Amino acid sequence: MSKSALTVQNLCKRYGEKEVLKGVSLTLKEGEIAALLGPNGAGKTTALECIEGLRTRDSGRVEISGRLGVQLQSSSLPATIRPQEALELFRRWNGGERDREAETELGIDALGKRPYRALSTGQKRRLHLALALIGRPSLLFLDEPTAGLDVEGRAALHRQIGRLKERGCAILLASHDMAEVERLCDQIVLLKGGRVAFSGSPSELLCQGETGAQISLKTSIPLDAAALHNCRFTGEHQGYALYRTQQLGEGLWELLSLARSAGVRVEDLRVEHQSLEDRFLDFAQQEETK
Ligand SMILES: Nc1ncnc2c1ncn2[C@@H]1O[C@H](COP(=O)(O)OP(=O)(O)OP(=O)(O)O)[C@@H](O)[C@H]1O
Repeated sequence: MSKSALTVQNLCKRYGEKEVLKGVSLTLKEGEIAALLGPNGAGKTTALECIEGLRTRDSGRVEISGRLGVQLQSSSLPATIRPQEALELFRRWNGGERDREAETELGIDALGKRPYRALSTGQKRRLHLALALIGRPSLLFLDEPTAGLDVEGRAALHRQIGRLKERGCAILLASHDMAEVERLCDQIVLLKGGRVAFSGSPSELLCQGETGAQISLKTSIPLDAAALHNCRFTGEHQGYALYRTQQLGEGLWELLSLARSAGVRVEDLRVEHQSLEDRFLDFAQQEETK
């Protein structure tokens, strides 16, 4: 069985009167990638930085096994330092080896001798990730790692994350990019109102609660929506009637039976399931209406 890389129990943090974290718990095993999600201001950065030890927590327990690497949401280096100098400096401070393969993959060599102030936002983020990988950490924290990266930078980072996972590195990342989360992560921890509102795999989040599907149907003449029990007519779009159903099989059967019995020709039919982003928005909206 894989070993635990991170255990967080009952993490609490307040800023003055504002209680931001009200008992957040999570665990991460080696080789596992988890996403910390939540709307703006949910406390993701606060949680990450309390776990990293960069902010003091009010209470709670944090256990980290092995070496920790961190890429902060925003960080800076001296304006005139060059990428290779920064990497050497951090290597000497940290006492570990540089990850040359990752540096090549992240395009650090191509940055040449440009000073830090002349790097673009995306180039700075790549450099900060290379710095976080010095000493081959067994646990890595990434706060919105692909923010500001171009398509190639994003793909390179995803390849890196896959490579790190393969060698057993556990990764906790905060992200707003649902496609990235769905593609990379084994686990989602969703923060809402200072607590963990959901913890599980992306597919478990998709199946939780009212999932449902949308059926788009194009017919020769409109169907009588009043006759439906398993589908709800929600409107029209580009010549298609739109229906929502919680029971896809029953809903489809009902629509097609109705069309046949009314002598209506079905010209096209499409089914769309809820996306991870839809599920995330459901959680975020529940928070707003509280
Ligand atoms: N140093 C601070 N002092 C007071 N309040 C703070 C401080 N840092 C954060 N907050 C507040 O705590 C809450 C959580 O902030 P945090 O940055 O952790 O959220 P987040 O989920 O990372 O947000 P985002 O998605 O926008 O990055 C916010 O309401 C924020 O205004």
